[in-house]
Amino acid sequence: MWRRLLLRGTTCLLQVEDPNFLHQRHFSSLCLRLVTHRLIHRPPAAPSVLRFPGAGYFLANNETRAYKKDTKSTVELPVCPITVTDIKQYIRSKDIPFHDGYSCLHIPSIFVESSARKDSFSLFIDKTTGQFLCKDTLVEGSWEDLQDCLEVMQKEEQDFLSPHVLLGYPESVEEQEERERELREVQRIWSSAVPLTDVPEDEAQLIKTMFQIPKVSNATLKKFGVRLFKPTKSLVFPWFGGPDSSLKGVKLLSAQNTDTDKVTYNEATVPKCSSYYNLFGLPLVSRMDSEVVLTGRELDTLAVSQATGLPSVALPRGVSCLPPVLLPYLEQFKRVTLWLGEDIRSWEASKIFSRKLGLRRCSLVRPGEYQPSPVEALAQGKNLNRIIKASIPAAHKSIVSFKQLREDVYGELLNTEQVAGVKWMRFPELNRIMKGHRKGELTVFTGPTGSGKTTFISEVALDLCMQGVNTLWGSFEINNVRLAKIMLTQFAMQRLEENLEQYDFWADKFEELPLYFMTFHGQQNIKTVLDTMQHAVYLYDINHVIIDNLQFMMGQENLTVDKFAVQDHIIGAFRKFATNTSCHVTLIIHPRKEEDDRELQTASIFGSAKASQEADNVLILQEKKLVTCPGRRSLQVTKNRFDGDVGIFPLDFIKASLTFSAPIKGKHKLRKVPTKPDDEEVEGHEVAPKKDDIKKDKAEKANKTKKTPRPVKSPATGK
Ligand SMILES: Nc1ncnc2c1ncn2[C@@H]1O[C@H](COP(=O)(O)OP(=O)(O)OP(=O)(O)O)[C@@H](O)[C@H]1O
Repeated sequence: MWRRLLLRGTTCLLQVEDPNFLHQRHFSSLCLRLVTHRLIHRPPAAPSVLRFPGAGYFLANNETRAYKKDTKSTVELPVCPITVTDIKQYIRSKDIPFHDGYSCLHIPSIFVESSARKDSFSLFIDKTTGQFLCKDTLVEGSWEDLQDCLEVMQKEEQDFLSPHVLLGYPESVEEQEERERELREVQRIWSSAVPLTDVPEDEAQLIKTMFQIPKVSNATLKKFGVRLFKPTKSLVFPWFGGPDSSLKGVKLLSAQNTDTDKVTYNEATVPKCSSYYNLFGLPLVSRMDSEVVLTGRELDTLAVSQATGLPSVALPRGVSCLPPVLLPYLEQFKRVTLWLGEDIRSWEASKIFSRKLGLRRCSLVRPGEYQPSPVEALAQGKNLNRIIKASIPAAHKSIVSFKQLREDVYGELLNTEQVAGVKWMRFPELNRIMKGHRKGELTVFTGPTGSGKTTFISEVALDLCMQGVNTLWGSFEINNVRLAKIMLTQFAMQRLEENLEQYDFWADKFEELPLYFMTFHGQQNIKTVLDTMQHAVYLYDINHVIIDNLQFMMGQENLTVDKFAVQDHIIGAFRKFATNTSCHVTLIIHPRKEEDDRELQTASIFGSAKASQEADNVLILQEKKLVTCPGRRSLQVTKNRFDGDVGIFPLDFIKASLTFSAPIKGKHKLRKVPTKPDDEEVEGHEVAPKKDDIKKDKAEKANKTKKTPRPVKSPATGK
C-alpha cells in the first residue's frame, strides 16, 4: 500500500507493510532522517527507494530540502514538545523500568545485550528535552529517535538494537577535514607539552607563581594530567573521553599579571569552545562517588581536590553555561556543591545551574570576603572543607526571614558595581543612567516607526553579547539573515559590502559569539514564543532575550477583547518569564499614538498603568524634527527601577557601520593595521588583517577552514 506524505517539507511516497506499524509522528522523524541522509548530499536524478528494517519502504522524490539546517545558532521548539509526564507515560506503556533521577530518567540501555550490560540503568533521558544518551555505547539522539528505536524493537521482537541503527547526518568533506585538522592540532599541542614534574623545580615554581597557584602540588598537577606548553607558557588541561578514554581536546590557559597584583587568565580550546564539552576531572570520578564539587575553572578543581580529597569537576565554559549534554554525567551524585567563583556573576550562575541539576541535591558556596574562589582559598590557607560544609541548600523557600536574607543584602551592599550588572562598552551614557544590564529585568523600548529601533537595540544587545551575555533574538519583522547582516556590520564597524575580502575574518569571530535566533517570522502565538524562550534558556543558558516586536504577538489573540488588555496580558507574560528565569527581556513596542511634533512619553506606549508598572526600564528612541539637525536621534530613559535615575542623551548615527555609538578612544589597541596605505589607524577596535595577509592565510589553510555547522558533541565521544 502506497501513501503520499509530506514530511516537514519533503514529499515522500511511502510503501507501508503494515499501515498501523508506526505512528506518523515517529515515522516522520525516521523518514526525515533517511531523506536528509541520502538526498541532501547526493540529490538523485530519479526517485530513490530506501528501506528501514521493519518499517517498510519509502520512495522519496527529489523535492527535498536543499539546505542543511544550522542547528547551532537557531532555536526551534521540538516538533512535538514533551513533558516529563509524557515521557514517563510512554516508557510505562512499553513496560520499561525506569529510575526517576535528578535531571534525567534512567532506563536500561537498548543498545547493549542484556547479559553484557555493565550498569542496569545506563540510558539517560533528559526530563526537559527528551534528548537521550546511552553511557555504555555513547549513542545519543532526540526523543523522537528513541521512540523510533523502541517501536522498531517491539515490532521486530528484539531485546536490543545495534548502536548503528540511528543514522546521523554524514559529515561533509569540509567537516571531516576540519575535524581531522583539529585532532592533529590537539595531538601536536599535547605531545609537545611537558608534565610539570619534568620541569626543573625552580621553573615550575615560577610558573605556579605566575598562575597564582603556589600551593597546588606537583602531585595534584600530575594526578589531573596538567602539562606545560612552553612556547606560550600555558598550562594544558586535557580532555579525555570516549570508551577508550582517548584524548579529545585540550584547553590552554595563560596568565597575565596586572599592576594590581591580580592575575588575568586567557583561555583557548581545541576544538573551539562551542564544541568543547569537557567536564575536567571526570575520569578521576569513581562510579561509587555520590558527592561532587562543581567549579567554574580547572584550577579551582585542582585546589578543591587537593585540599579536600572530594571528587571535583570543572565546567568547560565557566559560569557562562551548563550545557544539558553534560547532565547525564552528573546524575550519579546525590549531593552537588556549586563553588563557581568569587563574584556576583558566579553566585547568580550557581543559582541558575542548580535549577537544571535539581535543587534538592544542590548546595551553593556564597562568594564573599571569607569565601573566595577555591584557588584563592587554598593560597590563603583557608579550610576548604569548612567552606564546603557551610554551603547553603539551593532549594527555594517561598517564605523567608531576614535572617536568611541578611547575607544576600550584605553581598549586594558590598558589591554595588557588580550588582548593577554588565556595563556597555559602546554606550557610556547608558551606563551613567541605567548603571548596567541586569538579569531578570524587563525593558520596554519604543520609538517612532522607522526611527531605527531595531538598528539601535541590535547594537546595544551586540555590545552585551560580546561580553559573554548569552543572547536570543526573536525577530518577527525582519528575517534573521537581514538582522545578522546588521549585527555583523555593527560588529565589524564598517561597510562589509565594500570589503568583502574581510568577510570571513569577521564572520569567524562573529560565529564565536553566544548569539542565537528564534526562527519565527510574522504573527506568532505568545505561548509558542514563550515555550521557545524557555527551551533556549534550558539549552543555552540565555541571559537576554530581545523581542522585536510585541505587535507580532497581538494578531492571534482574541480580537474581541480590548486591544490594550491583550497588550497588558502579553507584557505580564514576559514579566513573569523574566522573573522566573532570571533572564533579561527587552521588548520592542510600537507607540500607540504618534503626533508629529510631540515627543513620545511613557504613556504613548502603554494602555494602562498596570503595564508600565510591569516594566523595570522604559527606553524611548526620540526623533527630533529639528531644522538645524534633521533626523537627529536621542535616547531617553523614562523609567529605571534599579535606582530611579532617568535622563536623555544624543545619538549619532554612522550609516556605514549602522552604529550609534561614539568611537571608543584610548582603549587598548588589539591590533593596529591600516587596511589601506592612507587609512588612519583605528583605536580600541579590532582591525581585520590586510588583503595580502588574508590571501596568505587562505593559501595556508587551503580547503581546511570552510565553516559548516557541526552537530552537538558528547563529552565522552567527542563525535
Ligand atoms: N539614526 C538614523 N538615521 C538615519 N537612518 C537610520 C537611523 N537609524 C536607523 N536608520 C535606518 O533606518 C532604517 C529603519 O531602521 P530600523 O528598521 O532599525 O527602524 P525601526 O524603528 O525598527 O522600524 P519599524 O518601526 O519598521 O520597526 C534602516 O535602513 C536603518 O539603517
